[in-house]
Amino acid sequence: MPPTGFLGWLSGMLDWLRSLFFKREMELSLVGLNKGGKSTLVNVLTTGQYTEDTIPTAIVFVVDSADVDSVPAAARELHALLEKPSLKGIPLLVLGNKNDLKGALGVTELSNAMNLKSLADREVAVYSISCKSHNNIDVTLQWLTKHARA
Ligand SMILES: Nc1nc2c(ncn2[C@@H]2O[C@H](COP(=O)(O)OP(=O)(O)OP(=O)(O)O)[C@@H](O)[C@H]2O)c(=O)[nH]1
Repeated sequence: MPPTGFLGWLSGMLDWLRSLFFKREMELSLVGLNKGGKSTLVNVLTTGQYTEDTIPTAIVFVVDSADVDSVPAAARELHALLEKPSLKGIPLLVLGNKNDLKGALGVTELSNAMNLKSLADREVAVYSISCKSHNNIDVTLQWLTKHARA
């Protein structure tokens, strides 16, 4: 049942403000230390729902596959990230972006360079994509849709 009285008025006001917000376009960097409430804020701003814990459904790790020298650092960051207990078992999609550029690593090369075979107990997928030429954006969207909450 929708709230009535003052709460109803407040809820209507927030819906109206939210609709104004979504009429605009912006690039927003939301920063803050761990556990400050960034994910919760995004939920409240976008859906109006407060959720106690935001459990991630999928991790997407983007790598510049044409910048071969940066791949070992990317691999280290990824493996360190996956150590976090809160990310245990969460499916992982590694995207080797910029495959429109000469010398970009393919899926097998990227998987090897990032030691993805060593990742156990989670679903791992790797796609070679290009945001620029829209290559494999369709399969990326399919993967995201498959792993989104209903
Ligand atoms: N050739 C090519 N360039 C791309 C592609 N995707 C992104 N770029 C370029 O790579 C640069 C970095 O892209 P961003 O989207 O800003 O990367 P980011 O990860 O958000 O970077 P930070 O804000 O520094 O964390 C930009 O100049 C993009 O235009 C691609 O598929 N191919």
